[in-house]
Amino acid sequence: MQIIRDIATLHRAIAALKQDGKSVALVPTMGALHDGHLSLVQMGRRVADHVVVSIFVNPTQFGPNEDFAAYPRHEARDAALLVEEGVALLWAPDVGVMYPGGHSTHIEVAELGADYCGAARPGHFDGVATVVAKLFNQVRPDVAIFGEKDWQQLAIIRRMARDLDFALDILGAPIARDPDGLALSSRNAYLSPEQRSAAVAFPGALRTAAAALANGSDMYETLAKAEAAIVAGGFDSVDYIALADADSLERLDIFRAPARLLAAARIGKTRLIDNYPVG
Ligand SMILES: Nc1ncnc2c1ncn2[C@@H]1O[C@H](COP(=O)(O)OP(=O)(O)OP(=O)(O)O)[C@@H](O)[C@H]1O
Ligand SMILES: CC(C)(CO)[C@@H](O)C(=O)[O-]
Ligand code: BAL
Repeated sequence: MQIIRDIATLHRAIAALKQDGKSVALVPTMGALHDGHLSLVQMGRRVADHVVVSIFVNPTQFGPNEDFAAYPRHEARDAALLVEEGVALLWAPDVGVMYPGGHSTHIEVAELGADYCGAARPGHFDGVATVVAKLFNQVRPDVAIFGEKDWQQLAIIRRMARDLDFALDILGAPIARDPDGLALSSRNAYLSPEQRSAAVAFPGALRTAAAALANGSDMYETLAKAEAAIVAGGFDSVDYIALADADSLERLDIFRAPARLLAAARIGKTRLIDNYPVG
């Protein structure tokens, strides 16, 4: 596996991979890889001839008081995992390569980025959309793969690719979970053993609420009950819990398919997100 850190070498390596009409799948990540990321890589291997993974902890998607500095970075371990998965190329630019001095363009997916995580993290999705557009232009993949764990992010990237005519397919991969139901996330590493035990309340409450909503339970009551269960389980607060149209992300007052229950909650200094299909 080649580890590449500059654009000129990347372009030469991608051209070599694409020889003889071979296809390339891109899996963008921020590193600290877990089985969720590896499931995206495995999907890439099924749908394309070569898989390119990017690892870039993107400063522009973190707010001033968020965890950019503390975000886990384990490149050597990540690289070893990717070699085992048969990844062709690891694209791991420094911040100065991604954003050379004078960088001043950004992408805002206005309609989908304002609510949910966008409300709690102003500017976050502009940072995501901009870096993902840059990654698409840098790697020029035939397909790019993102996790359904970040449901709003996936919807925003699909809309951006459509709006800006990126000629590639976007695939969503199912959420990989620990056996107790907690969605795998690099940020789970922040949890103390006690917090990790308590965290099971989050997917548990969402699963229960998703089933109740699909069975016609009252929206307000069901969401309030789920929020109370998450806090009773040991979380400090619930940022949001909402039923949304699965594609437009419009908030729903009454269940109609296809819908997705979206939520974010805080335990100590850690903010976790998750979502479940409804119906
Ligand atoms: N449990 C999971 N199942 C499926 N995909 C996942 C999972 N966790 C992350 N991904 C996907 O991996 C890609 C890279 O995500 P990222 O590197 O931010 O990892 P993360 O574990 O989500 O970290 P964070 O703690 O920042 O949320 C994204 O497309 C994300 O949706
Ligand atoms: C898509 C992404 C790699 C962009 O920095 C990031 O938001 C992530 O890891 O989900
Ligand atoms: N997985 C989304 C990246 C972030 O939280 O910044």
